[in-house]
Amino acid sequence: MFKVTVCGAAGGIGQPLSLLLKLNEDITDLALYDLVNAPGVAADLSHINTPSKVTSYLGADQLPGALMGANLVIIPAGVPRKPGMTRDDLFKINAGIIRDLATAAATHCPKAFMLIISNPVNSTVPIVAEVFASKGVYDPKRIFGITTLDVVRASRFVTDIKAGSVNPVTTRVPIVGGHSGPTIVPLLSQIQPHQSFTQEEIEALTKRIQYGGDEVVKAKDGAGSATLSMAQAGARFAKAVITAALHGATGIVEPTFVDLDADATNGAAIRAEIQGLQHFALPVELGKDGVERIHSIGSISDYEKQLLSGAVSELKGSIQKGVDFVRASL
Ligand SMILES: NC(=O)C1=CN([C@@H]2O[C@H](COP(=O)(O)OP(=O)(O)OC[C@H]3O[C@@H](n4cnc5c(N)ncnc54)[C@H](O)[C@@H]3O)[C@@H](O)[C@H]2O)C=CC1
Ligand SMILES: O=C([O-])CC(=O)C(=O)O
Repeated sequence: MFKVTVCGAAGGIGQPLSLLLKLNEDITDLALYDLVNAPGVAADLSHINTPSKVTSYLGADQLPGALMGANLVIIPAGVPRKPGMTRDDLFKINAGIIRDLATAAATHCPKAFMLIISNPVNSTVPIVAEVFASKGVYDPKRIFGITTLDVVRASRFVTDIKAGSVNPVTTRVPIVGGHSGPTIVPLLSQIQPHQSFTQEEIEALTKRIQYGGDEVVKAKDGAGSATLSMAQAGARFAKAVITAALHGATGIVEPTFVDLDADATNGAAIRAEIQGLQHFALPVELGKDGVERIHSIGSISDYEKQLLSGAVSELKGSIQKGVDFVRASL
């Protein structure tokens, strides 16, 4: 049995994400929760001939039923950006939505893996952590900010400039930091398989990866931000967590924004390198209880060191903003 609950399942990300989760045969129960349209999305998906049973939950009164018994909760609920906005501009609406969903999850499924998509991820993940801590059920190994879209984009954008010589499916660029412009730090010096770039290529690629979200916001021209690529990235990350948890598979590594206390062995040394930040995105090895091991930053170029220092100063404020928001409302 493996129950997955999608909060915000009728939205731009929620619908294609729920479709991709319906195709994951490890999932036995797929619970779709939203304030609108959840029954229609669930009825539609329930006709697909894969093992999971699809159920729908509409409105706050039905949230406990959606969460009860969930092994994994994935959250794309909240508002997306319009042109001219930063992800942080979404805080004033999305912070309260995430706090309330986290409060319900801490009550009804405190041991579930919590996968957070809603922006600003650099603040919403600390919000979930703080809510779980305030309820006495916090396990840092089980709460993740999804930064997979940055990794997905990086693999694709490298292919765009190295046409013919790079496979976008197998190319991997570790991305560390957070999920907003300057906090997104691609480590092109650690790309696998190895590739050489000119400094000009490195700077252009870095900028494109950092502002990939803006490309989509601009092209959608007021109709929202990335939804389809995000759904694919979210389903990929959920599959990694589920596969590691259910099948004890080892060696599954994905970058994700986590609390460094999740790794009792490496966490403290990593924190010392990033001015003591509590949360940071790094490649994480997944296991049956969630975070198994957080990889250290490793050796990086001078240019990457410079990017990292900018990311750390911005992240400090975003993380604290999330923590303060929860503490102020307790
Ligand atoms: N982590 C990442 O890489 C990415 C994050 N995002 C973020 O994902 C979020 C969702 O984006 P979209 O799906 O495009 O937005 P959307 O507006 O299309 O869908 C959001 C859904 O959330 C629902 N919702 C709102 N309040 C809710 C609540 N209290 N409980 C349950 N459901 C609620 C809405 O009814 C709607 O169906 C945004 O914050 C966006 O910035 C988007 C792309 C990438
Ligand atoms: O750009 C946005 O607002 C949505 C997002 O996080 C992304 O596409 O990376």
